[in-house]
Amino acid sequence: MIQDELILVLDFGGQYNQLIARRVRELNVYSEMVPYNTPLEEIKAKKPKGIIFSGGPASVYAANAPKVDKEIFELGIPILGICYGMQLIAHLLGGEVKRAEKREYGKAMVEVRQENLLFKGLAQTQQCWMSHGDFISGVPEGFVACAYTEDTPYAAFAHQEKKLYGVQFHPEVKHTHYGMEILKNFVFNICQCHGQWSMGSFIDEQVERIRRQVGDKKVLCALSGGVDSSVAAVLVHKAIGDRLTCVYVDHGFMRKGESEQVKATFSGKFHMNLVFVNARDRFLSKIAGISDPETKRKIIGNEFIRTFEDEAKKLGKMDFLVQGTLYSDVIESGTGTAATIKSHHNVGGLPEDMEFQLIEPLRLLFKDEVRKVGRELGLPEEIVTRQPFPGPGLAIRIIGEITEEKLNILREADAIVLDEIRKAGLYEFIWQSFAVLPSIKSVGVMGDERTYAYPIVLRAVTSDDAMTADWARLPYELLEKISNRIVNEVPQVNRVVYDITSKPPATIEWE
Ligand SMILES: Nc1ncnc2c1ncn2[C@@H]1O[C@H](COP(=O)(O)OP(=O)(O)OP(=O)(O)O)[C@@H](O)[C@H]1O
Ligand SMILES: O=c1[nH]c(=O)c2[nH+]cn([C@@H]3O[C@H](COP(=O)(O)O)[C@@H](O)[C@H]3O)c2[nH]1
Ligand SMILES: NC(=O)CC[C@H](N)C(=O)O
Ligand SMILES: [Mg+2]
Repeated sequence: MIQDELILVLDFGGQYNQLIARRVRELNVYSEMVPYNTPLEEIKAKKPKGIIFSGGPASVYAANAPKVDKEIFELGIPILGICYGMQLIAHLLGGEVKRAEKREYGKAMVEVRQENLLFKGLAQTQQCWMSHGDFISGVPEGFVACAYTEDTPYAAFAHQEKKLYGVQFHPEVKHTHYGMEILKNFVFNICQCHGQWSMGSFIDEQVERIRRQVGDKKVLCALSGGVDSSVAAVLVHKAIGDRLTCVYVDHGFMRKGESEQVKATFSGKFHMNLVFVNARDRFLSKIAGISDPETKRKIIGNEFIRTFEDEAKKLGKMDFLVQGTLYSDVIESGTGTAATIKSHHNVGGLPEDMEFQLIEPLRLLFKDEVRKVGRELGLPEEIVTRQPFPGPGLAIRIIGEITEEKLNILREADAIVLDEIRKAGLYEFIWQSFAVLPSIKSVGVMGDERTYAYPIVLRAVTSDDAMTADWARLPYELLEKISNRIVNEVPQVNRVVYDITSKPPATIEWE
């Protein structure tokens, strides 16, 4: 077993919980998140060196609050509770948690009153990020208070002999100045990890796991030419070689010249079995007349799988399907504890009667981690730095009903956006830049004549992992150039607007 050191995160349900696991991985210790109600036997079998209870929206004193088996505290494994996780430790071991009169959201200054292993070597006063409405008003027996804020008497506590720790603030977010150091102290000083894990060992471990899972069977890979599926394909190819066949589906919602470009890149550089499917008619006929975003996503997710099944039949029996699914796709599609923001076609959009077993080696990672894996695997920079493009493609960038006419308009406008962003040398610095076509028209005047035509929305955002994003501060000259070119070169467009909303509250895509 290569991942011999594991920090297990128990998920009590917040949008950003997975950040905890990735911060631990940044410390070169493998970490993964599992649901809070994972049976104790399963937890023990994973032999974690430490366990972290995440934050969550519930209140521990509520009737159906998520809980854990109290026996977990007797395993001798160090535990760190964060926010809800800390409150849960207090509640289960006989402390007291109450609704606070003054809730704490955002920045707070924490005073460390007792230096212990968790705060070892850190400043006495530290900026932390808080997000809670409940507070611990009494600690369980044997626990000592280690830190406080103006409004919270127990901003951190510890039971050193039992190796149980809790922090009311969030060490996983960047705004907590010593967050990484606190996690470092927990992982290395308290859990005694050594930190030998790396993306390289992740690759070895996944290769081994895929070999075991697949045996001598054959595998299909959904390859879009994007970063995630390219990395997944190379990883699986490393594991099982020619028993892998990659299938690229042109559903008619691809960008201008995209299919030709993917063909050129992949047929040349990759020595893998590759099949290109022209499925434009079947997708277009299924999507005709549909305007609800979630319905579109589900239809597309469904049709992708039906297309892969048809290809699999031609190639002989295929039991497995590889997808480049990432953690952000999973969490946005909704989990037991987190809300559905949108159903990603490859997760929430899958049909219930799908027979493939999924292989998703990147399912626990974020995009920037996947890029690291890609570089480690030797993928060309041109693929590793590609801006993401959603599987449903232009279908979720045409707001409302999709027609061939609208697809053509959007394709042309989008090509101009990308062309200008590239020429400005900004492509690699921007997370995504693209055009959106809303199904509305407005009045304009061109060549002394009245026009009544579509607007194009320009969207460009910066981000590390798609969980949060900010609108890119593009130079005015560039905005002007893009606007001029779109209005002059794309018939049926007479206006260009720039979307200046961050995520949250908006999302990156419009549907
Ligand atoms: N046109 C396509 N043909 C085949 N498979 C696809 C296609 N589009 C998406 N997929 C599958 O769906 C998965 C999710 O799509 P997604 O866009 O998130 O990832 P990607 O295209 O691999 O990478 P990127 O995020 O860089 O675009 C892909 O990893 C791939 O397995
Ligand atoms: O493969 C995909 N299938 C989908 O159904 C899907 N929806 C959104 N995205 C991409 O995910 C990231 C986050 O998008 P949002 O901020 O719009 O939710 C952004 O990078 C989006 O482009 C998708 N990718
Ligand atoms: N972020 C959290 O974990 C919040 C915990 C709990 N729901 C509170 O409001 O105090
Ligand atoms: Mg993609």
